[in-house]
Amino acid sequence: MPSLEEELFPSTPGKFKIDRSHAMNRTFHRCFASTSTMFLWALFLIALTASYLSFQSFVDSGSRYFTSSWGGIHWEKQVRTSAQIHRQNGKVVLVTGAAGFVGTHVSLALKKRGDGVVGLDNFNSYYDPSLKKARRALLNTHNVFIVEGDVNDAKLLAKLFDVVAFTHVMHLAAQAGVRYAMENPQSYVHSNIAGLVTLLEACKSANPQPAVVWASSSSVYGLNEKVPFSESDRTDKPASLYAATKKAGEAITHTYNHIYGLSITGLRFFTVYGPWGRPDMAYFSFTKNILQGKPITVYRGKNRVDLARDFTYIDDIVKGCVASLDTAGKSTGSGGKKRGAAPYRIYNLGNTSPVTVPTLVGILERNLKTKAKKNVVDMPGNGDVPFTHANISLARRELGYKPTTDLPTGLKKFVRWYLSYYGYVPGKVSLKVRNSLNQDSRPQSGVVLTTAPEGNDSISVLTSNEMAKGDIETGDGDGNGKYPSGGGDGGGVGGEDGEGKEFGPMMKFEEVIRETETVMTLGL
Ligand SMILES: O=C(O)[C@H]1O[C@H](OP(=O)(O)OP(=O)(O)OC[C@H]2O[C@@H](n3ccc(=O)[nH]c3=O)[C@H](O)[C@@H]2O)[C@H](O)[C@@H](O)[C@H]1O
Repeated sequence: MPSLEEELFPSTPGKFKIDRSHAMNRTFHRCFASTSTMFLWALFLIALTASYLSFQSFVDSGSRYFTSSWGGIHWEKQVRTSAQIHRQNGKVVLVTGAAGFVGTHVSLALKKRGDGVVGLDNFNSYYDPSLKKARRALLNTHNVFIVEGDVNDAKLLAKLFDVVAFTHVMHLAAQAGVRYAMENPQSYVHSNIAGLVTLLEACKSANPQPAVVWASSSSVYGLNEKVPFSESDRTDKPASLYAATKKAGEAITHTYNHIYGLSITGLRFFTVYGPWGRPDMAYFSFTKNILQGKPITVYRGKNRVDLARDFTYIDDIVKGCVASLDTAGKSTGSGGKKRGAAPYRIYNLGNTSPVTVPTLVGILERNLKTKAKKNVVDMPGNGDVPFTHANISLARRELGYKPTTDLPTGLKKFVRWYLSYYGYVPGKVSLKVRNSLNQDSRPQSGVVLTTAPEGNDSISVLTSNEMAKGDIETGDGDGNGKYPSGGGDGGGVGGEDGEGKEFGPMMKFEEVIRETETVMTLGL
């Protein structure tokens, strides 16, 4: 086989012309052939790369679709709609922990005055998720959409800030509970430390940066003995891991304020209670146990001194949260860079009127018309502090914060809500079973017991389908809904998104009967 050089420049002169033209012809064909081959290869490679990339993005979106419930055109539309402002100079607020106790109330308050609100919640099972879902159903009826996701999901947060230019973030998602920290310490690190940092990273990178208002805790005062607790007091003696993570949160938010110019407001909540509250808290679990005739454990401090808390009613807390959003100065950074000093604030939101735990029990007993079976024990070393008492001068001065609900009034509202939500009704009680429900035909998907309008001495048991049809209305702020409200936004529970997918609380028929009998005995 002649080499390429030989072919181009053959050593035999006699053949040169003929061979050369032939060779050039062949070369031309070869060149052309190799160029088209290369071209075809290039085309093939481009096509391969393109299909690989589109396959990747399909896989990405597919895996996201299957592993979490966010993303997609419909989802983005829901987020945008929920974020729409309906008043002049309204805010657009991302509320984390929106299916939580405080989060639900704050979201409703903001939405009702015309702000855009998007919720975020991971619906974890720290306490009965059906209560969280019921809160979500309530928010849905007010056109607040809750994104299901975790504050640790940086991609989700980036997406949310991409879809909506939030002016404010109300960060209420957290692992709550003082004593549970001994059982599950990592959950506190996950939510209160890692989750907070992930959220702040998203806020700092957002353009524009939102102002951040977040929930710290009265527990940061730890074992301090000076009362009332003031914001300038030391907070270096936490008594629980919960307290330590909240204290860490105050330090972490400070660095984001300092380095990136994020506007930060930390709110030290003092034992918040009220309708739609947290079942893990004492006032809630005491109510449940008292109604069920079960004993309650009442902790007692050193030297038999009663423990005391500055119990603060939810509506007062909501006013403090909203005032904090309204007075928060702007964040100054952009593109992740600080452009000037931004506000860093911390406020106590308490009631300034501590009440002992036995007094709390007494108020519940009166409202429930039942004596509690008290089991008084010395406070175990479980993270509890003996008392809390807020100095609220700073919040009063700078936020116009002025709590107006004392514990007896607030607990009365809570008890009304509790009875309504869990199916008790004031007055003479009879059980009215509607539609296909009767004692022989058990509902397949559970039933929901609601209170009847005041003056009507019956209880209705509704199926999920009936709820989906909108048979239950939520109470309004004045308790004027179809079913009596426990104040605030308490009331019946609406269906979710009109599709009737999730409702709460679901009670087994037997439970309904048993609990109803309890109420009848009480004569409530
Ligand atoms: O302000 C806060 O920063 C915190 O408030 C709340 O913590 P606490 O003030 O501890 O409320 P809570 O559990 O209702 O106990 C109340 C009292 O009942 C006593 N208590 C409790 C349970 C029990 O079985 N017996 C009992 O005597 C108990 O010893 C205590 O004296 C939030 O849960 C917490 O998430 C955080 O937000």
